[in-house]
Amino acid sequence: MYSVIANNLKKQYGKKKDVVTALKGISFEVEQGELFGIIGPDGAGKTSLFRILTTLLLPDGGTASVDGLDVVKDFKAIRQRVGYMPGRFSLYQDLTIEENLDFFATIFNTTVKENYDLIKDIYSQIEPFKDRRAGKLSGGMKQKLALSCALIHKPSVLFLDEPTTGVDAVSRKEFWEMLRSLKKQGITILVSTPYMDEASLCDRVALIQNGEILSVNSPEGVINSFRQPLVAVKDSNMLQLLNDLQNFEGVQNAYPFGEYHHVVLKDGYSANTVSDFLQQHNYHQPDVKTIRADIEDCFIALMKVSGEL
Ligand SMILES: Nc1ncnc2c1ncn2[C@@H]1O[C@H](COP(=O)(O)OP(=O)(O)OP(=O)(O)O)[C@@H](O)[C@H]1O
Repeated sequence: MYSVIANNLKKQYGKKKDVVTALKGISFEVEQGELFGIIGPDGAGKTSLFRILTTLLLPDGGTASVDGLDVVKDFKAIRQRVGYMPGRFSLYQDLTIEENLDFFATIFNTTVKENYDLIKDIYSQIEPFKDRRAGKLSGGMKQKLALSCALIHKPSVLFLDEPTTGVDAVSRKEFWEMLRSLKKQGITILVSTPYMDEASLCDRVALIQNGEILSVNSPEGVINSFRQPLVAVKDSNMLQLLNDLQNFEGVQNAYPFGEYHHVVLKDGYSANTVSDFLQQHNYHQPDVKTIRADIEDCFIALMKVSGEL
């Protein structure tokens, strides 16, 4: 059975001339127990989608269900079953860690003691500071508290809206480890992120752009669908190199990627043809190598096809 089904969901804000279309007909399904990523840049529609699925916002069109319940008709029942960690910090800054957790337990008619097992691994890391006010916590600690609060009523589906935005690299890594261990407990998790590299940590991902889904696939499936030749190129003047590469007829797309430029080639072109082109343009020993696409290359290619890059 699917935990979450979105069927042609639409959402607009504003009226007439000022209308913004946030969701243009989004459809996907999430399996029970799946860790499902919604990957997309700012403004893609991730928050609108999560707010509809958690019954905080009404769709203008389409239907959606969570745990078999309709997001419009059965909103009360859904609220008991979902955990939601919004993008912006949602806790009470003047309450302590312990008070925040107690508060969220109370509004769901439960106690921290009753569901302690579920949050133990996460909460125990901040419990030594339980008398500290939420407003005085580091980003990583706030994130752990927010996740504990979203879990305290034992939800069957957890929605996490950009939980790792603005969080340091170590805390990001720890957070994903926490999600993998929650998944083992059978919770379905939908997590949105603007970081393309986090896609590889999900079971499946949906790439969302401008209110539309460009692809739903496993991380391996996304990578395997990349078919064009791809090379990495480096030289001393990277800016000039990028300009020159973009003028080469064999190049479909070229973009900076770490200390290299990644260059997607048209069929029939290769690292050798790129080297020849560069040597004709006075590059003496350009570093050009054939590489395998990673998930970021795949997403950049999908966005280019949809006309966004
Ligand atoms: N209340 C609102 N009124 C008007 N426009 C809105 C409103 N909420 C969102 N939008 C617009 O709808 C589009 C989708 O926004 P949404 O917040 O759903 O995207 P997002 O992917 O979560 O991005 P972000 O991370 O920037 O919040 C954006 O163009 C945004 O400006």
